[in-house]
Amino acid sequence: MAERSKTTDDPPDPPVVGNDEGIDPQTLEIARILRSLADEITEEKSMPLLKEIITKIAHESVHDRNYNVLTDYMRRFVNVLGFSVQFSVSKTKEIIKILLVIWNQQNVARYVMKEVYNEDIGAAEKPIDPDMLDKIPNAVKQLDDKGIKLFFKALQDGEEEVKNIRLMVVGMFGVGKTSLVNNLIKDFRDKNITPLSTDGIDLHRCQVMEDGDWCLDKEHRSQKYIKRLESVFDKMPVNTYAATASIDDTDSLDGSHVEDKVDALPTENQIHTEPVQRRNNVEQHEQDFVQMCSPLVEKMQNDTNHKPSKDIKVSLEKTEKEITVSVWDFAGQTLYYSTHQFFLNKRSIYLVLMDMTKPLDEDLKELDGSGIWCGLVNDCTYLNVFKFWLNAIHMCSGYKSTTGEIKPTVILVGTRKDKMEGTDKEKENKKDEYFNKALKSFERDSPIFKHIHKKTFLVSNLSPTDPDFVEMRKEIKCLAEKQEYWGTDKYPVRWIHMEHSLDKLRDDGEQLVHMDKIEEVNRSKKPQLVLSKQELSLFLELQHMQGNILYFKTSELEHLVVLAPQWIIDAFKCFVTQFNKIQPQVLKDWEDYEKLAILKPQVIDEIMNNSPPHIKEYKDDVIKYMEHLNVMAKPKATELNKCGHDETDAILGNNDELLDFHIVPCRLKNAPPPIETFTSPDCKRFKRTPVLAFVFCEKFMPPSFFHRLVAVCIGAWQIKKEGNKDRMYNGLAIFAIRPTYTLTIWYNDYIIYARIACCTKKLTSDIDTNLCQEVRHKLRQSLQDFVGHSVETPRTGTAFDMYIQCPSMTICEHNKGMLRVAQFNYESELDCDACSESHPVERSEAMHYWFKNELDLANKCDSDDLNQQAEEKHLSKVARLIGIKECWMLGIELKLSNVELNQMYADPACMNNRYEFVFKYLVKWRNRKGEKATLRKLNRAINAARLYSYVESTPVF
Ligand SMILES: Nc1nc2c(ncn2[C@@H]2O[C@H](COP(=O)(O)OP(=O)(O)OP(=O)(O)O)[C@@H](O)[C@H]2O)c(=O)[nH]1
Repeated sequence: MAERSKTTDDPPDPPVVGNDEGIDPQTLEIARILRSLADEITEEKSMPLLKEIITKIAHESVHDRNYNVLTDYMRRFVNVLGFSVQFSVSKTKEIIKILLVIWNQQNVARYVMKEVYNEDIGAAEKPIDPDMLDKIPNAVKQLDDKGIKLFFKALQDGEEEVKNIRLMVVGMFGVGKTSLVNNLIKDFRDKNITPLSTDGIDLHRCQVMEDGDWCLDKEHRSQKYIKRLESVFDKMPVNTYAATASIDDTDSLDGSHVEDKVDALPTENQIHTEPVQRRNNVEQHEQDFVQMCSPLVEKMQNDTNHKPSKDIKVSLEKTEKEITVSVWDFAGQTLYYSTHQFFLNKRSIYLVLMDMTKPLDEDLKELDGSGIWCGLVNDCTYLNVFKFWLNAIHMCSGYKSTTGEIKPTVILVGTRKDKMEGTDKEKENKKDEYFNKALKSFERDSPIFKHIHKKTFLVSNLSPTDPDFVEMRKEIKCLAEKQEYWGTDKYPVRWIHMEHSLDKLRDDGEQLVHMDKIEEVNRSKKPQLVLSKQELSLFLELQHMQGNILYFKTSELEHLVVLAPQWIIDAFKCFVTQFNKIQPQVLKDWEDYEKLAILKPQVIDEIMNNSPPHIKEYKDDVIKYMEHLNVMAKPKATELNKCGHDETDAILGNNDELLDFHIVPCRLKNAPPPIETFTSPDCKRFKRTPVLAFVFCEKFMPPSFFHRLVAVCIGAWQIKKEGNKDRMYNGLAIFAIRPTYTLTIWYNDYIIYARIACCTKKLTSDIDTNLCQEVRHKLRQSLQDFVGHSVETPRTGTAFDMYIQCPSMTICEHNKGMLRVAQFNYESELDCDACSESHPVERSEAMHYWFKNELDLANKCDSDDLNQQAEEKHLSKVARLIGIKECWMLGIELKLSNVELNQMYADPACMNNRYEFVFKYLVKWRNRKGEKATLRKLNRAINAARLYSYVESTPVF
């Protein structure tokens, strides 16, 4: 078998590779374990899924070595199979180790796949040419190498730029969002629509006309596709029909196949971004493509001609080529805040609206009495709402994204100009003062400022013809044009067909469709246009990333595609909207839902009966999506004493049946009674861990993160009862993770806390540290997943930091006595300044329960002889071993600034090569520190960075 060819981008030494010839006992043992698992595992879906995970990791081990894939599949294993009925804690650990060996040792990967699964995974493929990577949009770069290659293949049939403005309109309810949207969109303005309160999110797709106005897109759609196809034909070379070369996919992909006849080709009409040397190769495809598309264009033109389309044609001529706007009008009501985060992203322009007649320090009045404003249990001012939105935008805008650069995307808009006193000039000044005062509430060096566009607006929505709205549309377009994605996102024209088909399905009223249907549509096309299964999947993934559809690649949901994002919002809306007409027989259960967030099947039925047909019809899928998004979860059923499991081998509840109802955490309204009784159980009666705290950066955490975490815990452990009542409150939840063990999680502002307590009479017994590790892993992983949902390229390690509260504090106080866990890697004790007398806290005291492995690593690091200066070979070793999730954190732990790291990352050599990136900043660190750049320091920083990864780390040196 040919080994992967070495390129200059490869690390100097390959990763640990075992001996290909002899089969060592470890490999044989792994194969044996995997074979025996196949016999042991009886649950229908577990084995195929495990096989899929192993296969994927083995393939990656031998071929692309994309660390993302490893981490994703490891996560999938831990989340879906790990610690489940079939996989006890010890088995889970064993399999995790096996997966790591398969990843690290290509010979093991090959052997296991051949012997256990009868599959020859062969030799490595050629890596992608790094030059080609410059030419693809960021979203595609996040795919694995196979995905990128497929994307290139598809691009060869022609490419087009996508220019879409995602406009998010946010602010308090009643501030004037819907009125403003109506004033921006011609169709609504002409019809003089009176806004109804937005329930969820309203989404309108528009076209930008040449005069800058926005028209609803629907009627232009078929015209749009003709234009898009035509524009590609326009760009094709004159001699396209004189094509000679045939296509060799592999060669043309990596750019190594350079034709020497390129000079003969006309350059004027070339598809302008395509590398010249590929022209001959693609001509045949273009020819086929023209032939394939012509009938389609003809048909569409005929279709359009038969429509009463005179107006459409006229207006189409006026549209500015290819620019579309999707306008998202967000509801201002309390509970919707918990889902809005799913839809905010970096590729958006935001209008943040504030009512100029409401002073910033005025308290909001609860109109619907349902829930909590912005996560603040008691008072909430207009300023809090303003800060909430800017923080939410900041968090969801990929501020930790690869380039790290924040470009202004937020336009501040004051409404109710007509209700303000004074001349226009005075009103303008007041608006400026208002926003300046609001912005001053952020800290001096807050990154939030970078999001704010310098031009702000003051409008009266009652005057739709005011020039302000024309100006605002212009400004929005200008801002969009300055974004890095603008005009660079290129998509294969071939996919236009599929996009068209999706739009057609959507126009036919399909909002949620089964994969079968999409595959059927795909198959019904001319053979040359049919996308392969992988290509179709990739196409859907990218459509998802663009926010056009929702496509979750989980075993539960990958057979479904949400064509209209509004569908998911409508679905969520059903569970948070008040209904007035409830059937008498459901009234009591309804009360449980209202008061305790308990969602019984009959309440679901009632909700569905009150829901629009497009939701009601898909009841089961609605539930699946809500579960997937952690909006709701089914609690565990088994009584504590019926668990029947060895305490040392299973966290209580892993083998339980689920109850037949859900809890919807974001609906929990009751504040906990004196919180200390739960957060700080009496030390005399309970053994308790110190409090573990997840502290979010920039002092902001959307409350939905906590609600979703509660949903994850509900699915994992039994809810603790008090009599027959669940100990679930707004902002605090308690779980019985084992007989006598409770886990309490709660939050305040931007910090989530967790504490395990054990009620035992045995003086000698201590809290099980393995249990603490497992709980911590679950909490941390879930939070990282939530952050990942909303951030384009998450550097999840830095979205929050982990702290331990001073173990001597009898009563837990918010944000007091916080000791940064990573810091214990450098110091054996830290100072607590929260207790009445300042005192040191020892590393072991702080880390013993929650961070056992990390404690051992830190102690080992202190004791080993690691004083020698780090040499190049050491740096190279670290660069090779450090994973994607830890690499940024390592830089930060070595005290390199974010700016420096971003600069180094921006270097093309580093952007797609983690090894180069890490090696480069390690060299910089060593040059800066000189003799002080010791192996000990490096090891400590690695340990600190690895706190955020979920695979237990082992010493590097
Ligand atoms: N006088 C005045 N009234 C306005 C202005 N903007 C909106 N309104 C009125 O305020 C009310 C609420 O406006 P909407 O546009 O529905 O507000 P919203 O922010 O979309 O509200 P939700 O959808 O509930 O979040 C309507 O009666 C509007 O006519 C304005 O600039 N001046």
